[in-house]
Amino acid sequence: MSNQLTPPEFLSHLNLPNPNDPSPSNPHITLTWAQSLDFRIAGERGKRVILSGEESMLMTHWMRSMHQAILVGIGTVLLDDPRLQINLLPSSPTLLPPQPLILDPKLRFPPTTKLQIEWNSRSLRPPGSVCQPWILCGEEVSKERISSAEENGARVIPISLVDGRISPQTLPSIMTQLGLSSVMIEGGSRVLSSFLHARRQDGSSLVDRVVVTVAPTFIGNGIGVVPLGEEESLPELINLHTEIMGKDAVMVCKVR
Ligand SMILES: NC(=O)C1=CN([C@@H]2O[C@H](COP(=O)(O)OP(=O)(O)OC[C@H]3O[C@@H](n4cnc5c(N)ncnc54)[C@H](OP(=O)(O)O)[C@@H]3O)[C@@H](O)[C@H]2O)C=CC1
Ligand SMILES: Nc1nc(O)c(N)c(N[C@@H]2O[C@H](COP(=O)(O)O)[C@@H](O)[C@H]2O)n1
Repeated sequence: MSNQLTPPEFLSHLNLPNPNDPSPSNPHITLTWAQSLDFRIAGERGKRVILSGEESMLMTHWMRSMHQAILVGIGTVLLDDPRLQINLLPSSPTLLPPQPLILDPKLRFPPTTKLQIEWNSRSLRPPGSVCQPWILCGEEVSKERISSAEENGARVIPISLVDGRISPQTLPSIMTQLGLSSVMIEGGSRVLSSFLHARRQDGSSLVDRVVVTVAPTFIGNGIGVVPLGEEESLPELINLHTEIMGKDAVMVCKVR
C-alpha cells in the first residue's frame, strides 16, 4: 500500500467529467492496458503476465479510483480472475473502488470468481470497499441462468446483442441508465480491439482517452493487444503526455 495521497498529476490529461455531475450526456470512456515491447498483453494461452512495475501498477489503481466503473470481458475474468479493486491505495473513506462491469453475452460468469466471492463476503470488509459484480449479457440468455447468477450474488443486466456481442456503441446509453458517468476499460484483447475500432455516429472515436503502460520486456508467444488480424485499421493516436514511471513508460493519448 502507498503513502502517496493523491493521484499522479499527469492523470489530469484524462479529462474526466466532474464526479458531481451525475449524468453527463456522454459518459467518459478510458481504454487502458499494459503491454510488452512486442505488442503483447499476456503470455501463451492467455497466461497472465505482470508487466507493470510497482509505480505504474499503483498509477493503474489511482485510475481505477478516478472512474465510476471498470469494465473487462468475460475472457479476462476466466483467464485472470481479477479483483478490479484499489487495494494498492491508502485506505480512505473518500477513495472508492469502481463498479465492475463484465461483458458476458452468454453469461458464462462463474460463482467461483474473486469478484463474486469478495462481494459475498463483504460483511467482513470495510463498508463500501467491495462492489457487486454487474454482468451485461444477451437478452437470449435463459431466465434460469440469469436467476442462478443472481442467486449467486451478481446483478445481471440483459441487453440486445449485435452479432453476438455487446456493441460498444450501446455502452454509453447503458451507462447512463445505470447512473455511471465514466468507465475504465481494462481489456482483454477482444474487448480492446472492438472499442479501439468503435466510432460514434458522427465518426469520432467512442473512446475518450487511451492510457498505455509499456514495459521494457518481450513476451514472445502470447496474446496481442488486439487479436491477430485485427491490427489493420487501428486508429491513429495523438499523444498528450508520456510519463516515465520506474522502468515503464505510460502514455496518455487521444484517438483521432
Ligand atoms: N496486460 C493487460 O493490461 C491486460 C491483459 N489482459 C489479458 O487479456 C486476455 C483476455 O483477452 P480475451 O481472451 O480477448 O478476452 P476479453 O476479456 O477481451 O473477453 C472477450 C469476450 O468478451 C465478450 N464480449 C462481449 N462483448 C464484446 C465486445 N464488444 N467485444 C469483444 N468481446 C466482447 C465475448 O464473450 P463470448 O465469447 O462469451 O461471447 C468475448 O469472447 C487474458 O490473457 C488477460 O491476461 C486482460 C486485461 C488487461
Ligand atoms: N496495469 C496492468 N498491468 C499489468 O501488468 C497487468 N497484467 C494488468 N492486468 C489487469 O489487471 C487485472 C488483474 O489485477 P487485479 O487482480 O484486478 O488487481 C487483470 O485482469 C487485467 O485487467 N494491468
